[in-house]
Amino acid sequence: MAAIIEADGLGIRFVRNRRRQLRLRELIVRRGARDPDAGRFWPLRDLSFRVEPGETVGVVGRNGTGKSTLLRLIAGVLIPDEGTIAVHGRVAPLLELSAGFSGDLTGRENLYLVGGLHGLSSAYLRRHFDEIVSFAGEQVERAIDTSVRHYSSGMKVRLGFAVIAHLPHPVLLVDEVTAVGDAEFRAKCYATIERLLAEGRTLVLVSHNDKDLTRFCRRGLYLDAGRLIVDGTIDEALAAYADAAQR
Ligand SMILES: Nc1ncnc2c1ncn2[C@@H]1O[C@H](COP(=O)(O)OP(=O)(O)OP(=O)(O)O)[C@@H](O)[C@H]1O
Repeated sequence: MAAIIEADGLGIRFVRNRRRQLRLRELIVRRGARDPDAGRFWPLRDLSFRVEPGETVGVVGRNGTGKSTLLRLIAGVLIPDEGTIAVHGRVAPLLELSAGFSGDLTGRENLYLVGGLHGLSSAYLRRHFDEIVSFAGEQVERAIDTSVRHYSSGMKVRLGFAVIAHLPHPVLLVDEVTAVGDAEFRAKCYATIERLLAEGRTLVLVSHNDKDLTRFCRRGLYLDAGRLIVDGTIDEALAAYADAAQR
């Protein structure tokens, strides 16, 4: 079967402390010129893997080991410095859920704006408008013509989730299902992800919660220090991660 996500020798380089003040020594020795490699590091390097359509993949590893960076590379928000990442299909990023919202616009206007940014037509959004807003919950429904500046952070996340959960895109990227919202919202997130997976979507989930990972994912990638250490079942990836943590 043709892969839907394909990473080949994937790597990206960041700059630590971009806004670091020049030290006095640097000012004198280099007359203010910065060393072009200063603070550069590879949060991810030499990653190669393939994901088939309909696969559910959990990404595990310690804090700061490159998991969210990998999701952002798959989403196309970051561009690799080495290797390639190819995604054959559009991506629904359940990542920064209120990203793209403009505080000056109402909930209604933001729904059209963000839906449009993700490639949905205004006809599609008009047709699904009531469904999306009701999915976001009663509070958002009542405030749909109020500017988003007056929304609580939970309301923004709910509206963002409602829009992105309605994308028909085949690839679903999720960073920590349990990280946002109240208990009722989390239950809704779980039910939605289950419904989307039953439709045969492909999932890449980053999480520190073993229960979420084993509930949603069959396959697991274990990353350490930006390298892919295990590409196997989710149980194998979790076992390798637990082993490394005990050492
Ligand atoms: N825009 C950026 N510029 C510079 N460094 C960054 C940037 N984004 C992330 N980093 C650094 O890159 C490394 C990988 O970060 P990333 O968020 O991918 O880790 P993670 O595995 O998702 O961590 P966590 O489990 O804590 O969410 C970390 O050292 C982080 O501090």
